Amino acid sequence: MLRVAVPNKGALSESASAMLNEAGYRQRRDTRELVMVDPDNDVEFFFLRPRDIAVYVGAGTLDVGITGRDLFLDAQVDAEEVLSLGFGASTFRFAGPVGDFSSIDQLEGKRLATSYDGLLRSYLAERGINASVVRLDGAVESSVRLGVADAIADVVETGTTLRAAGMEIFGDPILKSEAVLIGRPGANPAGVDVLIRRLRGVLVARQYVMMDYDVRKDLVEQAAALTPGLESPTVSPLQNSDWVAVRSMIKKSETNRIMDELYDIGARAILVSSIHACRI
Ligand SMILES: Nc1ncnc2c1ncn2[C@@H]1O[C@H](COP(=O)(O)OP(=O)(O)OP(=O)(O)O)[C@@H](O)[C@H]1O
Ligand SMILES: O=P(O)(O)OC[C@H]1O[C@H](OP(=O)(O)OP(=O)(O)O)[C@H](O)[C@@H]1O
Ligand SMILES: [Mg+2]
Repeated sequence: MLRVAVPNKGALSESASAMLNEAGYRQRRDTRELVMVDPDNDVEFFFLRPRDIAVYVGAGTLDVGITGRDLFLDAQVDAEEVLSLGFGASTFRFAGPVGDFSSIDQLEGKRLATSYDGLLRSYLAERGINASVVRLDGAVESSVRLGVADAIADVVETGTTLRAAGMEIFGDPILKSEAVLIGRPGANPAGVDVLIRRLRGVLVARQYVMMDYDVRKDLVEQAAALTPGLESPTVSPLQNSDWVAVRSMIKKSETNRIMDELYDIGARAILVSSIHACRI
């Protein structure tokens, strides 16, 4: 039975369960359930703290798990990213009191508070910056005001928490994070290929739409160049032999631009529909 770790609380928990559910797996009904078997799919789900998930997968006691890229890299375990899952996006950044810092060179000799000390120490070491790292469990934004640090390195999503604490970001992002599926390098446990294919299907269904339109036969090459699809668009004959119908998958985010450009070259009856599920 495939053993899968899923965040039990926090920023990634709901979206991770929703994605697995959309991929056809049973998910827990009660947030207090810690283990759940999905007998139809031969998968066992373990609901764990996202920070601990990398530890279990790294130790090989669980086959794969969903966690944040930042938490995974911070844990420094023997595992690898298998698939990016397209939710839980955040950046990991330096921040300091407004006006105090403008570049990371100014961090030399300073005290830096963070909950991600593994990640921060490797970043500083790679750049030869000597700063002392103060490891805190959370609410890191308060550490400077309370006198235990000069600056922080923390997760920033909207920036609201930083602003409220009178701080601002500086320097380039240390890391761009999102939820990822992690596994053991070289391992291929039974059922993992199906899990990955299903999750990819959910990603595609979320990111793509199906576009249909009619276009004059002599314009089909021009139109198809705008909608190349994943392999190649489907072109079908119409009753009126001067026209054809075209069907192709396109990125949801590009829908309106493509519709406008198709219309401009003469395509008509342009229809967009969502993809409920797919295997690519
Ligand atoms: N607004 C956000 N706040 C915190 N984490 C976020 C946010 N958006 C995305 N994430 C991601 O969620 C993960 C952190 O999850 P979570 O907040 O559950 O962990 P935690 O901070 O260790 O736990 P807790 O806050 O419950 O003590 C990281 O991968 C982080 O990048
Ligand atoms: O940029 P924002 O949208 O404000 O989000 C970022 C904040 O959210 C997280 O805190 P969380 O709620 O997980 O609390 P914690 O610091 O105790 O982990 C993170 O550590 C930041 O403090
Ligand atoms: Mg948190």
